[in-house]
Amino acid sequence: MPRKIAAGNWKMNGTASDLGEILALVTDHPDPNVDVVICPPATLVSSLAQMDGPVQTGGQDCHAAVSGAHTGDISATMLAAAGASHVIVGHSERRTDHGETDALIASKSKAAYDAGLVAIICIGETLEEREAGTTLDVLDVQLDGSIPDTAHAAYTVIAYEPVWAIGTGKVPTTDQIAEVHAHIRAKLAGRFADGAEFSLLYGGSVKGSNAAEIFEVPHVDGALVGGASLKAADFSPIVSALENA
Ligand SMILES: O=C[C@H](O)COP(=O)(O)O
Repeated sequence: MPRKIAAGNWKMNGTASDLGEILALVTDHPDPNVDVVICPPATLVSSLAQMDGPVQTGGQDCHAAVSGAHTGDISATMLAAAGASHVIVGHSERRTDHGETDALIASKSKAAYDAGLVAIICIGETLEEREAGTTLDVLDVQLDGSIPDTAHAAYTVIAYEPVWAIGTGKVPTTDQIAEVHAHIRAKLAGRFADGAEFSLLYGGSVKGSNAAEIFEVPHVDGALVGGASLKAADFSPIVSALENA
């Protein structure tokens, strides 16, 4: 069975004073069957990782190299040394803001594996691609290009995030999510011996009010949550919905 994962991506939000939010989550969610992962800004990775409790720590990006002359970047090795267990790679905001390609994302994923981190590999179509009817084709290209051949389920999570649903309040229908997740599952099962075990997350305007119905969709093993992960009062109902799914 794929692991259930509730991952929060704080993006470029939060300072040390916001880590108290995590303590509230720890108190509320001792369920060992759900992995709760918070990906704060790099400035908070070490502090979060040192906090006691079941919340795991993730980075939001890593460089493909272990070290070197790459001003402003951090490596997967550094994240692991700081106490992280996961790292997001290929988020659509990285693909857009930094021109990241599928090949680069595959390299970053390999770097994550080498450092002992779980890579949360993000894919998703734009609104134009959705409206043009090319969603599954676009996702196929991203899946083929972003996931290394060396991937296996214990160290790879796939997050499907329609770009048009991120931070917009717009959410695909459960039928649309079901179509995509079944497609991803079949594709992974066709490529990897343990393809049925990869955790598949949905991301894009997940809230406490819609989480339960999203988690009922087959092959949805959790969520990658942005805005609603910043406050325990917003994130906690999402984690609860996953615990009850
Ligand atoms: O990484 C998280 C996603 O981009 C979703 O963000 P959102 O929940 O604010 O729509």
